[in-house]
Amino acid sequence: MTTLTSYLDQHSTNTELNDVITTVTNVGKTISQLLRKGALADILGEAGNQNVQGEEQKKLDVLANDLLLDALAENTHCAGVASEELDNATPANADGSLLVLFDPLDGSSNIDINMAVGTIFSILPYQRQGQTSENSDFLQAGNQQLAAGYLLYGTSTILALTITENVVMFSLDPDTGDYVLIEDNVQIDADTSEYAINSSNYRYWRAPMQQYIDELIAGEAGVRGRDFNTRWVAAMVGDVHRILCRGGLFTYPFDTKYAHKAGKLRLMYEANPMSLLIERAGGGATDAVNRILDIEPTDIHQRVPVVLGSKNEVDYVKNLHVNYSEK
Ligand SMILES: O=P(O)(O)OC[C@H]1O[C@](O)(COP(=O)(O)O)[C@@H](O)[C@@H]1O
Ligand SMILES: [Mg+2]
Ligand SMILES: [Mg+2]
Repeated sequence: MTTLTSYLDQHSTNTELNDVITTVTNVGKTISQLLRKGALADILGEAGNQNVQGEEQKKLDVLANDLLLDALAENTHCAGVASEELDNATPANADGSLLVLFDPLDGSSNIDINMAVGTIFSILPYQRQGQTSENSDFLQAGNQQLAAGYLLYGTSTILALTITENVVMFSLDPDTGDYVLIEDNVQIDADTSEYAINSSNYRYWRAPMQQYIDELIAGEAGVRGRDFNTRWVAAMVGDVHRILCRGGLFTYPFDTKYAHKAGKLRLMYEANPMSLLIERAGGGATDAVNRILDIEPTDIHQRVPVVLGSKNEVDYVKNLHVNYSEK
C-alpha cells in the first residue's frame, strides 16, 4: 500500500513542497469530515455575505477558506495564499519558497443538496523570499506550477495530484485517515462521445461554440456521424474527475452573460490547476484559442473561457474557432 506520505517521499525531493501539499490535504480531511456530518455540523446554507466577485458566499465557502488560510499561515514554507474568496492575496511567511492558490470549495451550489463538491489547489514558486508577498507575486502563468491537484468530496474522498509528469489519485481511507494510492498514471483517451456544458447559456455563446453544440446534438444525423451524451455535475471538480476517469470534454466557454467576465471560471484557482492535471494525463486545455497554461495573468481573480478534456475533441473545438473574429 502506498500512502500520500510515502508517495511524496519517493517521488519528490522538494521537501518544502511535500510539506505544503500535506498541509492542504490534511485540511481536506477536515472538510471531508464536516461534509459527512452535513446539516448536523451546521455547515449548510448562506454565510450572508458576498465575495470579491460579487457572489453569495455559502457557510462552507467561508469555513473551507478559513481552514486553509489558518493551516497555511502556520506552514513556514508558505509565503502567501491567494483564494477565490479573498479580495487580495494574504502574505504568510516571508521566508517561505512557495505560494498557494485555491478554490476552497468548488461547486458551491451543490453543498445544500448533498452533491459532489471539492477543493482545487495550485502551488507556484515564490521569487522574492525574505520579502512580504503581494498580489503581483502570484501573477505567473500556469506552466510555472510546481504542483496542482484537487480534493473531490463525493461518495468517497479522492485526491488527484500532479507533482511529477504523472497524474496520480488517492482515496481517503476514513478508518485510518490515510490517502491511499489508487492510480499511478492517469491517462485520458483522445476521443470521446461525452461532453459537459451548461446549455442554458447557449444564447450568450460565440457562433463557433453554438455550432459545436449544434453538431453534437445532431449526433448520428449530423456532420459528426455519431451520438454524444451530456453530463453536468455543476462542480468543475466533479466534471474534471469524470474526464480523468473515462474521458470527455468539459467547457465553460466565453459568454456575454456578464459584460465584465470572459467566462465563469477563474484562471488562477480553477483553470490553471485543472489544465495541468488534464495535460499531464494526455488531454488538452484551451480558452478556445490559446493554451490555458501559457496565459500570462494580469489579475489574480481573472476569468477565462475553458475547454478541456480528450485531446482530439478539444482540438476540434479549437479548429472551429480558428477563423472566427468578433463582429
Ligand atoms: O452554475 P453553473 O453556471 O452551471 O456553473 C457551474 C460551474 O460553476 C462552478 O461551480 C464555479 O465554482 P465555485 O462553486 O467555486 O464558484 C464550477 O465548479 C462549475 O463548473
Ligand atoms: Mg470553483
Ligand atoms: Mg469556490
